[in-house]
Amino acid sequence: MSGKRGLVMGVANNRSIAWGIAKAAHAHGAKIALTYQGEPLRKRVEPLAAELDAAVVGHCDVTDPATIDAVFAETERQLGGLDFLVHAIAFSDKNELDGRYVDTTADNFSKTMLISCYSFTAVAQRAEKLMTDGGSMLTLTYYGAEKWMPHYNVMGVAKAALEASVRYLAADLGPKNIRVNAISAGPIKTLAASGIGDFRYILKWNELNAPLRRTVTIDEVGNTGMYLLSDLGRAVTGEVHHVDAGYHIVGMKNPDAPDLTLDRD
Ligand SMILES: NC(=O)c1ccc[n+]([C@@H]2O[C@H](COP(=O)([O-])OP(=O)(O)OC[C@H]3O[C@@H](n4cnc5c(N)ncnc54)[C@H](O)[C@@H]3O)[C@@H](O)[C@H]2O)c1
Repeated sequence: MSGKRGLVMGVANNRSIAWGIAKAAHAHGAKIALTYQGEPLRKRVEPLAAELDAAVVGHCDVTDPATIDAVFAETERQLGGLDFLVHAIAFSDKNELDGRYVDTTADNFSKTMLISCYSFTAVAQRAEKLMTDGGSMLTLTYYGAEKWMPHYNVMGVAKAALEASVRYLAADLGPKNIRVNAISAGPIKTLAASGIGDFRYILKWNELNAPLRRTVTIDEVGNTGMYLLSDLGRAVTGEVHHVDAGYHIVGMKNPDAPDLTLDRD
C-alpha cells in the first residue's frame, strides 16, 4: 500500500469496521483521509486520525450531496488524487430493525436505500474523477443480503441492492482499471450493529456455528481489505468476499453447539 492514497468513509469510533481498515492501510504504508458525520463524531474522528497521521477532510452526510462534493474537493486538495476508497456507511431506523420486514414504511425504505446503497454509487462517481491512474473501491455488506436474517429486514434488501451495485460499478469502471468489491463481514459489535434486534444472540449463534467457531474482528476485516485494495487483488473485481469465519457455508446448526436462550435485557 506504500505510496497509495485512500479516502475512508464511515469511521464513527475505534470499534468501526472502517477504523480496522484504516489502521491496516496505514500499517501497510498508505496515506489516509477520513471523513466524519456531524460535530459529535468529529471529536471522535480527529484524535483517531492523528494516530494514523491521516488527513481529516470534513463532514459528510451522504443525504446532502453538497457535503459529498466538499469532502472530495478537500481530498483532492490534501492528497492530490485517490488510489482507493472505502465506503463503510449504512443506516436504517432502529424501530424497523426489529420485528417483521413486511411492516417497513416507504419513508424508511427510501432512506435506508439512499444511505446504505445509493451512497456508494454517489461516492464512486466522485472517486472515479480522482482515480486517474486506476484504483480500488470497497464497500461493506452482510450475509443478510443473501439469506433471511432475523430483524435485518430492510437493511437486507438494501445490502442486496448494494451487492448488485458492486457488479454494475465494476463493469462500468473496469475499463479505467478501477476495481469495485465488497467484503461481507460477519457480525461485529459496533455502533451500527447495536441497532439490530437480538444482536447478542446473533453474535453467539455465529460463534457457535461458524466453521472457525468464533466471530471476526475489525482488524481481520482490515487485513482482508488490504488484499482487495492493494495490487495483490489486481485481477479481482465485482466480488463479494466473505470475512465471516466461514459462516456463509453453513446450512444447519452445529449439532455440538448448545441450545441458546434469547436474552433480551
Ligand atoms: N457490524 C457488523 O456486524 C457489520 C457486518 C457486516 C457489514 N457491516 C457494515 O459495515 C459498515 C460499517 O458499519 P459498522 O458496523 O462499522 O458501524 P459504525 O456505526 O461504526 O459505522 C457506520 C458508519 O455509517 C455512518 N453513517 C450513517 N449514516 C450516514 C450518513 N447519512 N452519512 C454519512 N455517514 C453515515 C456513521 O457515521 C458511521 O461512521 C456498514 O455498511 C455496515 O452495514 C457491519
